[in-house]
Amino acid sequence: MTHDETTAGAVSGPGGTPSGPSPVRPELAAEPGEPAPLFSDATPEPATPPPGVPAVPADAPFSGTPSGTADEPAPAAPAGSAEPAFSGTPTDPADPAFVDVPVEPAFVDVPAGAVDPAAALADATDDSAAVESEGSDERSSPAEVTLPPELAEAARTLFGDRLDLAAAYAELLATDGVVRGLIGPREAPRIWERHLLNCAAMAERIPEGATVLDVGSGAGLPGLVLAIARPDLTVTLIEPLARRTSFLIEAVQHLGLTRMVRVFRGRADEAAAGSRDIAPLSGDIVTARAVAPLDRLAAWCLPLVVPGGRLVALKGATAADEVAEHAEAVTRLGGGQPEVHRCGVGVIEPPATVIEVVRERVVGPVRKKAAAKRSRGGRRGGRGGRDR
Ligand SMILES: C[S@@+](CC[C@H](N)C(=O)[O-])C[C@H]1O[C@@H](n2cnc3c(N)ncnc32)[C@H](O)[C@@H]1O
Repeated sequence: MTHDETTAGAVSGPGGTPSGPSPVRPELAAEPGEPAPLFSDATPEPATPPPGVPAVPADAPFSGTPSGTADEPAPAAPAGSAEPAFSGTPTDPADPAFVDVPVEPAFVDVPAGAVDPAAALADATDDSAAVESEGSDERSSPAEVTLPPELAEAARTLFGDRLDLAAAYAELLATDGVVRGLIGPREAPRIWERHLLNCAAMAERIPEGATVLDVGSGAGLPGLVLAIARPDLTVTLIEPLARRTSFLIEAVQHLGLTRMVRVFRGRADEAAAGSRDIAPLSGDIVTARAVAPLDRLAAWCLPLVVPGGRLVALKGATAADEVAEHAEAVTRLGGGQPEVHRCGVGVIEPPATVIEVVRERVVGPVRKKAAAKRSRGGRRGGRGGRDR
């Protein structure tokens, strides 16, 4: 992965929670000295969508126009000023969460130290499905992303009548995504095989109408693919790195998915914690691919899952080993016994492997005072976490 600026606390796109999830309703304000949340200007959707991309319905609530470049940091907010927390101009001024997705993100406020890029990248384990991001000038020819004939049937099965949309995203990844260093040029010819079909296969593990949070989306994998394959889902892409969220916001706009997909710029723990400005996020299903080993992933993602909901992590061949190694940690974090499932059996070869963890209990952080007391022998037999 290439270097990126990092930020925290930006969301763009729609809210909406079809099956009882928590809507995001950030309000405008910023703590003095805290990273300023972000916004960008919004203007109407382009009148003519690109070829293969469905027109955005007239009632689509979000739209936008670029007001900056991908790498252009947003102006820092004056300390203590009230700053909006989302990209876009709210459609309903009373509800700043529901805002337009800009064609280009603009106000990327980059508070030093909000997220340590080195740490974020170190956190990103590179399993067999990981996309390499290597800043590069190489452009892929769209021909390279043409759906290989031998995968056409699988693609039709997984994307159905949204296949054109998937093709538009594949092309975006292979062109803009490569140019902007979000995906390695060597990935372009295998975008369908390694990325789109694998991610789309996960959809069979997600119930109808679910609210999905995708942690560490990178260039949109698997969250954007799921949104393409499953128009019934409401998807939030959670990603801390500014260049990636810029790409994501543009991709959502380009693909006409602004009604069902939004982008949260920040880390998983920031999304789960919320702030004075942004309500904590939660979803029925939390997805992740190539973000972290299972124990760390569970620590980041389970707090985002509604009780009874699931973490669904796309993993490689080491899934069973990861379960064996981390099952205990996962249960300590409030998860059930992790299970390995294969997706896309009989459709893609090999099938995709996911680890699923049900959030069985809500486990809070260890309280510092109590922990200190225990370490002085003040209390015996205490648990590492408390249930709320
Ligand atoms: C190897 S990339 C994988 C991207 C994408 N999921 C894919 O499969 O192509 C890992 C991503 O996780 C993000 N990430 C790392 N730590 C994170 C955290 N604590 N919360 C949310 N995202 C994180 C990184 O910024 C990076 O985009």
